[in-house]
Amino acid sequence: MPAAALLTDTEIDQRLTALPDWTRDGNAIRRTAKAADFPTAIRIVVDVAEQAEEMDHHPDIDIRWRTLHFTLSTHSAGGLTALDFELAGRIDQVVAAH
Ligand SMILES: C[C@H](O)[C@H](O)[C@H]1CNC2=NC(N)=NC(=O)C2=N1
Repeated sequence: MPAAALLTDTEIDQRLTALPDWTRDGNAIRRTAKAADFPTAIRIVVDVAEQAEEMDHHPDIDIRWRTLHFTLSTHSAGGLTALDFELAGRIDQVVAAH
């Protein structure tokens, strides 16, 4: 995969309008998802892991019982790139499927 370019603030704002569950926090975007129960939360994490491996782009995930906190940033670029928004969309699809 080619090196991802940092997005400008304007590009980030535009992309966030298409992802209403995500908010910006400095060099990252975040969303929280509440699953029906703990096993479902873990299944979401497993499915997100599959997407992350396919993209070779990985989220930070905080698991609190049935609540998941996802934080996305492109560490190698030092900020937000198109990869983070692609992964955010995939995470939304996984969450919606559970
Ligand atoms: C070698 C491999 O491509 C890199 O370590 C990848 C893996 N996953 C990654 N995930 C994220 N979020 N940021 C990165 O910079 C990153 N780098």
